[in-house]
Amino acid sequence: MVNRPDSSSTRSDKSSSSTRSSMKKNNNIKNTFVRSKSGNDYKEKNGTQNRLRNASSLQSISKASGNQTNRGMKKFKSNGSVDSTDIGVKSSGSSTPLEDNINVVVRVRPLSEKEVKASDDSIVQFPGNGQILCEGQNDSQKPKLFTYNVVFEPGATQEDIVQYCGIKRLIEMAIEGFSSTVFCYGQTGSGKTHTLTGPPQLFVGKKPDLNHKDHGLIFRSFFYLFQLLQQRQENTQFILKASFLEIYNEKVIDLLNPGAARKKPLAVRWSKKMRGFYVENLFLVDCEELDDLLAVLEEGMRNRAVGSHLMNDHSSRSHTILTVHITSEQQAENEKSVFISKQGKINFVDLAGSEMTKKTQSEGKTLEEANNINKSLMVLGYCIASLADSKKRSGHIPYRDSQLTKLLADSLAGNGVTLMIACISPAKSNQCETINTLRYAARAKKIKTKPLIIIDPREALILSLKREVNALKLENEHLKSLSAFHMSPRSGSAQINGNNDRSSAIVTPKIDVERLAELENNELSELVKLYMTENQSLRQENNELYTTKDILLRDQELVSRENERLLKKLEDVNSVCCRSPIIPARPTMSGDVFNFSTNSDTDITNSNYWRNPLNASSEFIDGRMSSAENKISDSVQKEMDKMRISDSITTVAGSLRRNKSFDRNGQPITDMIT
Ligand SMILES: Nc1ncnc2c1ncn2[C@@H]1O[C@H](COP(=O)(O)OP(=O)(O)OP(=O)(O)O)[C@@H](O)[C@H]1O
Repeated sequence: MVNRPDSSSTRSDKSSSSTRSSMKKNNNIKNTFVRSKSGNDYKEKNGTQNRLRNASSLQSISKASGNQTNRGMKKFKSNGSVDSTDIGVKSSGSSTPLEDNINVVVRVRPLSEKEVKASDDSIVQFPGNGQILCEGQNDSQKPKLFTYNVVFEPGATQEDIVQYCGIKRLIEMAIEGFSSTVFCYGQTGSGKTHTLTGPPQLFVGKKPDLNHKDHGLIFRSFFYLFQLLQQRQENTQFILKASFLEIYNEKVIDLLNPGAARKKPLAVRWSKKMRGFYVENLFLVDCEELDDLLAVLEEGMRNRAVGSHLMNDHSSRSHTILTVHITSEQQAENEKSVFISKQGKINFVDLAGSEMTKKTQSEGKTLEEANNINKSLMVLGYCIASLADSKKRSGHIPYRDSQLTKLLADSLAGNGVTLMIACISPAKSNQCETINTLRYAARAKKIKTKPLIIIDPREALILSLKREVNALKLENEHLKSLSAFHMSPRSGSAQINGNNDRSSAIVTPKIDVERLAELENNELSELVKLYMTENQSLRQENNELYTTKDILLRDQELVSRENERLLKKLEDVNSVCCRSPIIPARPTMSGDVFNFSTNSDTDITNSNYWRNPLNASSEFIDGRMSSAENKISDSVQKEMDKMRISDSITTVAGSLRRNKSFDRNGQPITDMIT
């Protein structure tokens, strides 16, 4: 009934048991389906029974599937995250988006009574591995083989579709913040509406049977969605809103508010901010309970345009898009006080069927509808063909040529995850359309999309600013400690204190970030401004600290140069003193001095060394050389040397001016100090 590629891999017991257990857990979810938004109130008490039935049908499918692969099944890990070995739709996460192909499955409807009566035989075969073999149109043509993610044979039930087509994965991704789309494509009467919603008769009458086996993918997806929300509600808050529209003769009509919209169709506009098309003034219904979503489905189904022609008594004459917007608010991983809100959505698109007007014998209104349907499907076909061609992909894609392609643009080539269900008839009389659909689907399978999570840009900005502020604060601390290290105690303290004063002057935003999600637009803007101001202030302060650091390094450089200069001067003075009988020779800072002082054989009182009674430098020299414990740091020592030497020189010069000096030979010295 269901065949997919990779038939060698079998469905794991682990995954089936985890799915069963997740279903068991959800027996406790709220089961009273009370119509709150539309006219027909009803209650359903045996929702539990319904879910148990789902569980048992899942088991029977796993047996029936035998050794077939389970690529269409979503698998939960124990932590509730999603196993990405699924149908090839990979969750990219917000940081590393991955490109992936659109997933395409094919559903073959059973031969209708009419076709059986007319001995209109089946022309398709199912070799397995997601393949479908279609007979050639005449004897000379070879059969054509196509491969897809999954092929559903005519015996597949509505429950099989929901289990294996990959919709569960799309729902999970929508909850995680991705934009997901499932659309049904195929000729008129091929089973698109049957697959998505079930027969329209299900929604007629006052008390729809919730347990009906024919309920389609949308109905079953809503149950699954609520199961997941129930599981995840502990640490995340969800807000659900739904809209339902149809595109009828290129006009967009709100199916939840059809009266007003029929008079004036809604406009499709481009949003610069979201970089996508949207429908202006579309009615969005808050859906707190499962029955609210079901009510939206019923209301829309009742209001959509349906007509009849030779090939389908209940033919959809419009394309419909039912969208469930899922906003989630979750605590940020590393920032417990911040809540991140993500906005995911899932679109269910039921396309009107392509039709050969000759075959359907459409005329008048039905003909006009058919022409519009075919035109918009043709544009969709162009878009798909261009997107599937790697050379044309970066060129112009004619999304703007129809309302349908404008609204599907994001799903086909944007940041979403897309699933296409191609519906075909097995009958020989539809062979041409069947091959067209299979080709169309094969082309769509080549399209790659890049799923991305959409986070509220303002909240993302606040989060990144907050992170930046923290990083700047750390940098600030580091710079301050560096400055303190480089500064001399006296000059440094003044500057550091100065900086501290500035820091304390910064007004940190006093906003309760836990309330972030509840804040109004202007409050959020205010918060962004405050963070930006703090950020700016920290940057400024850090720049100043960098400047201070540079100044300190330059000062240090100057001081060491000055020391060098002084040492040189000292040596010069020393050499002069050696020649003078009245000025004691000053030792240099070289090793010779130390050798001189420590050498016991050397007598410092020898006749060549004369102590000048006018200054105390000899004591200083002695003290300096003899007491290692009292040794002062070199820089301070040099500074003191400098002062003493200049004192000593001044004194000597004064004494020379007062008393005439004489050289060793008894000649007066007059030009010694100039
Ligand atoms: N898998 C199926 N099992 C049983 N009946 C089916 C199946 N698929 C389609 N049918 C029946 O075939 C008929 C046509 O199906 P449906 O209206 O869903 O086609 P459609 O592709 O939506 O057509 P249109 O494009 O004209 O709206 C309906 O009577 C429907 O109940």
